[in-house]
Amino acid sequence: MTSPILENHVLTAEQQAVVDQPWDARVLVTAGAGAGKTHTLVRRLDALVEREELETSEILVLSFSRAAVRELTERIGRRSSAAQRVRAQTFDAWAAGLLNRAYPETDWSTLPFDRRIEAATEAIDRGAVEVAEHGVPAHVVVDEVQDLVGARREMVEALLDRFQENCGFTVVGDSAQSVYGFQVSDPDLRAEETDRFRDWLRASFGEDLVELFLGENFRARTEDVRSALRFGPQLQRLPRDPGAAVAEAERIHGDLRALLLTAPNFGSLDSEFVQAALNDYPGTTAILCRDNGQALMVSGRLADAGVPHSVQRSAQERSAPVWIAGLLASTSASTLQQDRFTELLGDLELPPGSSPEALWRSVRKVARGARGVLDLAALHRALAEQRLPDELTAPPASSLVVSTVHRAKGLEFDRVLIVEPRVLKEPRRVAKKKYDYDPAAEARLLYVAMTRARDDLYVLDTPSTWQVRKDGRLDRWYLGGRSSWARNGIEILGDDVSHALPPGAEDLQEDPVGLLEHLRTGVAPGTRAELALLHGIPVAPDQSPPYAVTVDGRHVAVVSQRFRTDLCRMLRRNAHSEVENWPPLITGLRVDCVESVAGDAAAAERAGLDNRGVWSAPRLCGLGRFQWYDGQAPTNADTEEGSA
Ligand SMILES: Nc1ncnc2c1ncn2[C@@H]1O[C@H](COP(=O)(O)OP(=O)(O)OP(=O)(O)O)[C@@H](O)[C@H]1O
Repeated sequence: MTSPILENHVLTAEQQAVVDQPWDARVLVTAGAGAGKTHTLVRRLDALVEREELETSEILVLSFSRAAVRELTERIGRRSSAAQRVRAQTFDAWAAGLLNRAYPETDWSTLPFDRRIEAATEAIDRGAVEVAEHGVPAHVVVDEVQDLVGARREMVEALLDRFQENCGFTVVGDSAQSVYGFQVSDPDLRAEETDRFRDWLRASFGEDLVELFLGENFRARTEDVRSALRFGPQLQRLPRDPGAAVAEAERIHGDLRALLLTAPNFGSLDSEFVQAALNDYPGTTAILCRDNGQALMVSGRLADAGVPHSVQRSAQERSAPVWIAGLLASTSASTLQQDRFTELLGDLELPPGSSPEALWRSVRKVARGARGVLDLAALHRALAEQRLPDELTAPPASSLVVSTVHRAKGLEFDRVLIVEPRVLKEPRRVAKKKYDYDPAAEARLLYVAMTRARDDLYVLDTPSTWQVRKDGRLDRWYLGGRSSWARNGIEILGDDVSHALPPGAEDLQEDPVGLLEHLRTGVAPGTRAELALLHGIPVAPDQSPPYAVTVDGRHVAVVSQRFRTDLCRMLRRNAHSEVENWPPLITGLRVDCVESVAGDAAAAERAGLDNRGVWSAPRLCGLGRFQWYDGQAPTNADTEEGSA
């Protein structure tokens, strides 16, 4: 993806007006898709760090997207040392950092994300920012405020409220793009959240709030992709009355859908011609799906056809780059000077486009030793506690991305293929005052999807997904069958590979040192992976027996306890029944990336690794298929589908 952030455009007068606001102004910027909101924010930051008044204070940037944070940090890092006072983090990372600094004796990593955000809000109210942070921020910047709802909204409100005397802010958003359904599950609460943060700003800051608008669109380079833009103002002005809003949203959704269906059809992913068209395109392409079930099917088809691609991760999924484990394992020193750090990196493979200088700045954020050194024990802790800076854990850019529309928010691509959207039927009342879907959210979702393209928009045939269903209890997709109890496969999640046990643990036969070397140098993203049952004896009544992760026929890791528990729950017909047969093999998986892991140092030593308890492990993705041996009678596989 080309970065909207690293470019240096001539700003429009509207954009310049945002950049030029005083540092202590309270600024709300509203604009449609592709109007350059994020770009203008970055330019505002450039201007803010130059202000003499802010010489010693910090500018805090909060965002949903780790990719945005990484690019911001990269851009800012190239500038003067003054730019180092800008702290760009996702909401979740900032909340976790505040809690860890303010209350280091508590293990915050075990709390669910939302609970951590709530705890951070309470901590702000109790004065934790003043005590634990590097002083009160002089300016707070927030991107995509239309999605700031629920616990995250309350946290930002608490922050702006507490420091309203001495802190300016710049917040940008577009209510036509608010697609935050995943953050608030109750549809009624969701409707109440729309525009709530904006209303709070207006009520709290009154005439002090500077409201600015950006009118142009810079993303869409062709008439075809511009045509969806006119629906932005209509979505921004949905009636407040719920009944009227439903009717208007249904009309907009119908019109957007009709417009999309006038776009050329890209064809079916099964066609060799279509596969070649995806492989050979020189620019960036996104395939946008309605949900993760669809994304899993599309990604599986592409993998079968050998089309390289990546699946867009959720903002919360973090993966430590493999060079961190390499660095920690390459020295027994407890601290490093920058020269030595750079020298050690010379032997390691670094992410494309990164420089040792930028990596040094990033790791020092979490492992700053005295007198300018890097504290390796602190780096180890940050790796173990998943506290590495966002810019280090963002996945690398890929030229073909499969994503849900939710996860494509804020991104842009030369070409966008949208899986044909469904027809909205009359919203169905499923419980008192509750509907099975929200027409306004559906319309906004389609608008977001259709405004991601720079040059071309296509419709993609809907892949057959009747077998792919979601297990709500486990929050996992699975491969079903004709009968409701059939289970023929399971979605693999980012943390399904054990981080507790190193390669060579369990009864894996291979030399762990050789395995690690193979993982670091010989396993590329997209490589096929399988799970092989190690033995048939469950370790605990609520867990499956262990599975080895095999890549290129070698056992490179074992699955996590969470995977074994979920597999057991998925294969049990009911809470009291036992699983008689475990699938001997689970195929159809791929390596998303190889990542750094900090696990149990004693387990590493037992496995023959002398590396401070850090190693590399594959991160897997895909929808696994259960493979049964001939003659084996699975208790809950739909044999027709399951034996495929
Ligand atoms: N003044 C400008 N001149 C030319 N191109 C610009 C200008 N401002 C922004 N752009 C480009 O327009 C595109 C969209 O910018 P950006 O991603 O910041 O928009 P956005 O408003 O945040 O979009 P969205 O809300 O749809 O995610 C980017 O490619 C960016 O580089």
